[in-house]
Amino acid sequence: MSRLDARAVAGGTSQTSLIERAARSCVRVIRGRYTRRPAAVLCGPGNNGADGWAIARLLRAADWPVTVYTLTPQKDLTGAAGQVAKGSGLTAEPLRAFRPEAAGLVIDALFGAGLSRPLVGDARGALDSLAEAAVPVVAIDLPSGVDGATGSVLGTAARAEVTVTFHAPKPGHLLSPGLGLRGELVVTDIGLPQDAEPDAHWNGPCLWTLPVPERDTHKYARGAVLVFGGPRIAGGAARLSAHGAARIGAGAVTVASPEEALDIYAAHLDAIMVKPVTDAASAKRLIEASKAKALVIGPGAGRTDATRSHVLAALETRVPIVVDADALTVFEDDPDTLMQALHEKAVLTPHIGEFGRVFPDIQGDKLSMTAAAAARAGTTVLLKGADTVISTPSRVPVINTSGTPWLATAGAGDVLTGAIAGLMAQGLGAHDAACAGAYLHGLAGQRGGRGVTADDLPGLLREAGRAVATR
Ligand SMILES: NC(=O)C1=CN([C@@H]2O[C@H](COP(=O)(O)OP(=O)(O)OC[C@H]3O[C@@H](n4cnc5c(N)ncnc54)[C@H](O)[C@@H]3O)[C@@H](O)[C@H]2O)[C@@H](O)CC1
Ligand SMILES: [K+]
Repeated sequence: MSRLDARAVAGGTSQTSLIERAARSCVRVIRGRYTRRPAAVLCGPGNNGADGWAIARLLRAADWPVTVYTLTPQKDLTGAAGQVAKGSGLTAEPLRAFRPEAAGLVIDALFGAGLSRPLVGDARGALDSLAEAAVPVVAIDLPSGVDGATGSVLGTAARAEVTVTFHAPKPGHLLSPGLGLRGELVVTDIGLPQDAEPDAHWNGPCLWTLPVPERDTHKYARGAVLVFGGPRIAGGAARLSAHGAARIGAGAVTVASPEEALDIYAAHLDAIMVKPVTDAASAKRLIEASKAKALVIGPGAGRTDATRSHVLAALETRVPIVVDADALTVFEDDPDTLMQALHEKAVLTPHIGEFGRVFPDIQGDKLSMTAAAAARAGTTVLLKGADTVISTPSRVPVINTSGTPWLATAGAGDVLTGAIAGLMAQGLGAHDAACAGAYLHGLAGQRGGRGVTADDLPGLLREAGRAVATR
């Protein structure tokens, strides 16, 4: 945003006219959603505060009762905030005097993109009391206290009902905890130039295309997937992956089962084939015999030597693969071996616990952590959560927020793993398959809603795919 801002200003647009446009767009959103009521506008010392002053002026002109509360004494304001405050004809109260109960609506314009350190003092006090209150909050650009680059909270932040941001969503709107604090996100156009190289993409169907089979195809050409299954007692996870792969359009899905569990898998599966696997050599033979174009290993696999040797055997074939769950955890004591075996057609799908086991030294915010992991693995890493991040070396990282809290249910991740493999089997590259799989999986969860279970997800995935596909 600072790049675009500078380019706009160099192109002859003044900072104050950008502020005026931003404020007008905020007031349009506010008046479209709330009836006239006493509004408290909390203003900070920078351009976020300048937006606040301009919004206060416009609301007052529309006959709203408005009180401005300023962190910096009005006479000490400098820069755009000083200029806009002066031009507003309004007189502010000190932020210390702010009581949320007295307002019908609070406009949070304390800090936006310029937040650079944790909130303390009056700003912290005001936001803490706001966070406790029941009054609706409209955040300008970001809920103050949320770091726009990472979504983390510096000190404190109050949950907004609506956040109005300018030009494009920022990572802080899409990554937790910012994701949960920003409420409804409204992005308004204030006439800034487009940026060719954003820091991240927000996942959606404009980033990838779902594969469509040829008219004269056959089941193996539609994509064969081989899912490594675990022991008798843990077979559900691999079956969920297998259904996920099939319901996202793979033509032939096989579960590789340990001998002792063959009968259980066979009794539970109809459209999915079941074949025995014993050691690493038999795993390789089965990958070839099943004509697999993508592999799944990890869900319910068991933290065993067999899992470890199957992972390494599978990676040696260089068939596209999703490595998940136990297939990651078995390398906890020796992540280097996994890193060396990985190739660029692999996707790792850890949750944060599994991530810590294979990348124990990588810390920080979710975007940087995932990028560092992808660089080390030399391939796509998908770090799960309400704010899934997908990172691939030399690709712009992608943040996925499709989904619902109802997706936090046992086995949902196994279906995602299968879905990604199903898309790779149909020809998508690792990065696109991870993005499309995560998006459709989230959409499937949304369609399921309250009480959705992992068993429901493959069917819902099919509906989600049909809704997104063009043919
Ligand atoms: N980038 C753009 O193109 C546009 C930006 N606009 C607004 O400008 C905002 C960014 O403005 P600024 O860069 O001035 O940044 P902010 O207004 O977010 O804050 C910067 C000011 O806050 C101080 N500060 C930072 N952290 C603090 C803390 N913890 N405690 C106390 N003081 C702290 C800084 O020293 C600086 O004075 C955006 O969020 C947006 O609201 C809009 O006016 C429209 C156009
Ligand atoms: K703000």
